[in-house]
Amino acid sequence: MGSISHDEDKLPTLRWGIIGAGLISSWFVKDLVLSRPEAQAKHIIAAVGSSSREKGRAFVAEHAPSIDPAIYGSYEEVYADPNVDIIYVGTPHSFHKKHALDAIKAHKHVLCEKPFTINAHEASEVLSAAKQEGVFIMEAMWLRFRPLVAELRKQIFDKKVIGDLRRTFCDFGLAMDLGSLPPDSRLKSQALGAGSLLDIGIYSLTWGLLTLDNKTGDEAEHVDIAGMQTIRDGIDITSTMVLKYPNNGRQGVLTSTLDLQSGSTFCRIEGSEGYIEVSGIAPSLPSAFTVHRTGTKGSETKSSDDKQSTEEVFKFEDPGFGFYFEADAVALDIAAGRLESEVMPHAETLRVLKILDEVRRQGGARFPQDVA
Ligand SMILES: NC(=O)C1=CN([C@@H]2O[C@H](COP(=O)(O)OP(=O)(O)OC[C@H]3O[C@@H](n4cnc5c(N)ncnc54)[C@H](OP(=O)(O)O)[C@@H]3O)[C@@H](O)[C@H]2O)C=CC1
Ligand SMILES: O=C1OC[C@@H](O)[C@H](O)[C@H]1O
Repeated sequence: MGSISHDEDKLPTLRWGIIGAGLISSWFVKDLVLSRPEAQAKHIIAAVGSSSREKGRAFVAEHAPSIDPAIYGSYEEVYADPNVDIIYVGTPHSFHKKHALDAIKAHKHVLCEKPFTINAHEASEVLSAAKQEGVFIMEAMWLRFRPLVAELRKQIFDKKVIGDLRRTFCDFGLAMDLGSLPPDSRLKSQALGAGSLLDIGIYSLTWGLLTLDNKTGDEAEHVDIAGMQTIRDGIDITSTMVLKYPNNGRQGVLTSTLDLQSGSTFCRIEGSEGYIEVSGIAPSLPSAFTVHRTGTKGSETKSSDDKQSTEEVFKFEDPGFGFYFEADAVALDIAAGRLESEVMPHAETLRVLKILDEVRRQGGARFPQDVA
């Protein structure tokens, strides 16, 4: 773990070691090499580790031809590279625990793709190891770092634009032709953690958690959970979670499926004085939300002359995908000596996995990693 510079005129610099030259790593490196006037940090892709050097070379040539990282034919060489400060784990879910633990053992910081691990038991093990080693670790739930999410939460919790919150609906559906994929595809193989819930249902859950409670992690309110799953060939094709906050009666109906494509307006947040619709390419890539205010209907607090319905659109045109928001936040945390993120703290990662565990316990999807 190298030292990271941060002074008045200089942005903090973070040197990344990428492991796994697959789809998500390609998106991540493309975003990190983008030139951005608003950048909060300088990101250097110092190393790429892949199952073969050839694959690593082809990955860099295709996705980041302007850079010249060390390219390794193993992950171990990335962990051992003294020019790497932080490991980005971009491998399938079932490897997150091992790869994060290996990186921690080498005293590297870690940004690990979602879901952090297969279940909460694995997550506790990884988080304890990071704490013991004194390294930063975070689940790469990039959605939480988007300015759109910060603005949306400001509107609903600070400005209370839709009054008292009542319900959130969110659906993430991908029409996957699973039959056409090889059995060892991460989207199909139970051993690799496949299924809609951990891959995309985690975003629907995140939208629910972010919009029904303004607190996170240990400070968040207790929530009751109901889960239903449709299992095919050992993996959940469709999952539905219902969250209920016993203190205020708020509910979230949060769904995922690999059978159908969800629409571009994938989330609806309802309150006593209106509703908000969130849209974009997918729940992982929101680009706008619209606040529909229905005036005083259902509210006991507004005066009777304030009954006009209004509509306000908030648009966010971020370059690239938007992974740099989480990457900048990580760089700032590490430069400040923090070992966890306030936006995605360890306790929130654990809470999310405990909810997903409970949905699977009720719904039936199991993984070899689950303890009885
Ligand atoms: N934040 C986001 O928007 C997204 C996050 N993800 C997350 O990223 C992770 C990886 O997903 P994705 O990039 O789509 O997966 P891919 O299958 O495209 O890539 C995963 C890479 O992991 C490495 N790997 C190591 N062991 C195995 C193995 N046994 N089988 C397959 N791959 C292996 C391979 O890299 P190599 O051969 O180079 O070592 C492979 O290319 C998942 O956990 C997923 O949830 C995925 C997509 C979007
Ligand atoms: O995180 C993700 O978001 C986009 C999906 O296409 C992908 O399967 C998933 O891992």
